[in-house]
Amino acid sequence: MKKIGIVGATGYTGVELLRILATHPDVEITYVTSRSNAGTRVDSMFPNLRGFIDLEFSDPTTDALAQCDLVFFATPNGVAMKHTAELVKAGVKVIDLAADFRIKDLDVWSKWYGMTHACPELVEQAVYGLPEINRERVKSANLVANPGCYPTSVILGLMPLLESGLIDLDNIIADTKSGVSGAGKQANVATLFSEMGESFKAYGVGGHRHLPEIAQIFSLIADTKVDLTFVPHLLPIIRGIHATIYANANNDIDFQALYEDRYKNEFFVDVLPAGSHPETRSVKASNMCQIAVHKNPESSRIVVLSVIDNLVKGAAGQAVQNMNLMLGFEENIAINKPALLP
Ligand SMILES: NC(=O)C1=CN([C@@H]2O[C@H](COP(=O)(O)OP(=O)(O)OC[C@H]3O[C@@H](n4cnc5c(N)ncnc54)[C@H](OP(=O)(O)O)[C@@H]3O)[C@@H](O)[C@H]2O)C=CC1
Ligand SMILES: CC(=O)N[C@@H](CCC(=O)OP(=O)(O)O)C(=O)O
Repeated sequence: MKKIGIVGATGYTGVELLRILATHPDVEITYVTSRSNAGTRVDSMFPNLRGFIDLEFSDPTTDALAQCDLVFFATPNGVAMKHTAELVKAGVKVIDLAADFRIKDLDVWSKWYGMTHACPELVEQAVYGLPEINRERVKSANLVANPGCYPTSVILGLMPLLESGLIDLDNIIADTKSGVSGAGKQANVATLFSEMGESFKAYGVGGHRHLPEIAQIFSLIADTKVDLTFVPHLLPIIRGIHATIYANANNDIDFQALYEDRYKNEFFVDVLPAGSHPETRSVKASNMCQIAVHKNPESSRIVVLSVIDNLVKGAAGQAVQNMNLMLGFEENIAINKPALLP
């Protein structure tokens, strides 16, 4: 059994890691942290985990984390970068669910995250943990930067078109909507039920930190700069991201076949039949990304619809997918589950 530590195990993504890993047959969660709940039993705070996790939350210390085989950081941006160098040196594998290691250009990172990087030497060697593009690199990685939730939905949604070179690169639009759990568990007036329920709004139109993350991957795939308009919206639901992506085709082929072929060997990307309209509820609590591609033969416009659960394929589920690859397990262990309805 591999020993697993989770830093930030009381947050939304941390507790989702606990839920998923509780039934993983090849790992044992040995150390879970929360500074504000140190000494509290996991199952007294999260009764859904009674009988599954027999641990107390601890204050995070690097010494205790160094006893693990793999550590997840489910913490705010800027936390993992302070511990990772020591852990990697001690032979511990690290997966950061935040953005400390996602962006290779440190000036760009500092501009969007408002910090100076504490561990710049490890940024280059960190592998961007989207297995659908980096599977082999993830397998041998010591440090994985788990992708952002919006980037996961948008990159998987557009990747077949970018790889094929069949779209114009100067007018792509990603119109994305997220459930409120994407904002995390900390108190915030804007995410109160009475503030965001029965309402719908865009935010970050002038700039959102996921834009440089998506742009970095798009440029790598297309091998040139890609001009993307990215507009996130806050949906009055708890879980789920729906991305509607618009691009102009410069050629007419069978786009449905292109998508089906690109993802035919991908366990966690499901290309729906032509004409489908994926729903966030069809991927709730599952690690699946469901995609539908729409192309009217009268128009050059392609519309791709992509849905994920922000806490699963957008965070904890994808992190476990990466963990499975890094530790040499079957990629879909513990995350091979259908969605929860209704
Ligand atoms: N929510 C989502 O849908 C997604 C989130 N992410 C990213 O994952 C990370 C976690 O997100 P989420 O679970 O929503 O966050 P939450 O705010 O819900 O939880 C944060 C957790 O981190 C702990 N924490 C906070 N500050 C520190 C610190 N300085 N040192 C150690 N532990 C700390 C908190 O516990 P305590 O303060 O008690 O120590 C808590 O357990 C973030 O970087 C987020 O951007 C990525 C994709 C999707
Ligand atoms: C609805 C909502 O507020 N979503 C968050 C993004 C989710 C997230 O946690 O960002 P990372 O994936 O980069 O860690 C936001 O827009 O800031």
